[in-house]
Amino acid sequence: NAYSTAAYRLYDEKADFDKKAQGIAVGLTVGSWTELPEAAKQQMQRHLGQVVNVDVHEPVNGAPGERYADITVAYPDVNFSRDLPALLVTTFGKLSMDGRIKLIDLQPSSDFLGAFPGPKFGIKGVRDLLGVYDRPLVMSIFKSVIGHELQGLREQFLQQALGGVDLIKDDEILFENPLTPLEQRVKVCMDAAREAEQTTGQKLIYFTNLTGSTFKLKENAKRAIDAGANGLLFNVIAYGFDALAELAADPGINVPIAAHPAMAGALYPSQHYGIAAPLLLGKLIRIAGADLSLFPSPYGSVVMPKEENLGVMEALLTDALPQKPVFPVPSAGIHPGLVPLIMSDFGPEVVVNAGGGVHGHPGGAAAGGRAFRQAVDAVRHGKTLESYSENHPELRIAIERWGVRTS
Ligand SMILES: CCCC(=O)/C(O)=C/OP(=O)(O)O
Ligand SMILES: [Mg+2]
Repeated sequence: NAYSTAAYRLYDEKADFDKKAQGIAVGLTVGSWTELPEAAKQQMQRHLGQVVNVDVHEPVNGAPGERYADITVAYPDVNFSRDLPALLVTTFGKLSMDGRIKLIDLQPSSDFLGAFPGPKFGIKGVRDLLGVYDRPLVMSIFKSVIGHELQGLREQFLQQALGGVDLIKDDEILFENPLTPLEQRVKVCMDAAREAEQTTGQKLIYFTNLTGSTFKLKENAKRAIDAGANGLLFNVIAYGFDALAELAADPGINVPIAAHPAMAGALYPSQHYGIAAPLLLGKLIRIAGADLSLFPSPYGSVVMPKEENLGVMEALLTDALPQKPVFPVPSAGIHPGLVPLIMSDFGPEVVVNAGGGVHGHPGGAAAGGRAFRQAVDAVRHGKTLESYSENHPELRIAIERWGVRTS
């Protein structure tokens, strides 16, 4: 019988953690065990959860700090269907509401993982679409995207594209609206991408925000693609991992998907509750099938601790999962002066992503994009931003505006 395991961290001042663990293993599977008649036990054995490990941490000599236990429980795959809602509810449904407990990791069985094709493109596939292999990718974000007429949006797109970015994404708050409806927005932006390519010589992917009611997502995705969309942005936490998995598995949706973490802050930050970021924004996103995963960087405006950032990156890149590796996109408050830090922390398989850091450049969005590309080139050539900026004015102006951060 195949098993999928869940790792939890439970906080309690006096609980018997072995008993708690056994209670979880039985309670989230067969319900009760010791009082069952032997015949029933024979039949139910294959459905019984198993405690794999209980590692108790007592505060030392009464020092401040909390008493907790790391508990791993194995759940028989026979108890649930091959979909992410089933795995999540089985391992952390009612339990998520039962005191101070955080879901740290899930290790689905290979049988369960085999049900998920994962990202259609992944890092290599996205690079193949762009023909860019030797550096991090640069993505810009529309800023002030609400309330704009199509032509205004087209101009904002063009200026971003002229700056030499590889990817442009809608802001996650852009939903269907009368000013820039999906198909028209896609058409004008892809037209602007072709116009910019005449100047930059670069291919470009536009991640338009896929929205609408859940049961219309596939139809809307195909409408966008028929209109020329070559990428989709998706608010996975609001819609759910299963919606992402369905989109990624649909052969008719043959463009990369960028998963946005909007609302993830309701789940990952607490020490005592929720779902750990490496699982929420790393492993689950990859299994479900996004090609890029956005998450708050350790040094921007909306911050997630570096340890969690690196955990997300590890989950997105590790060979331990059968699904293709996914681009990490540390985001929020990113400016060119952070590029050395990003490349040092994340390596070359990363997307440098910015909205304000592009549009806020004193020279405008095109200059902002150029400043980011120059910052990436500086690092690639082993130069400091300061020295490289001596003959790269857009970068010089950017570091005068935002500075350079080295740690
Ligand atoms: C973590 C998501 C980042 C995001 O959606 C966004 O719009 C960032 O904008 P800037 O902080 O770069 O202006
Ligand atoms: Mg945004």
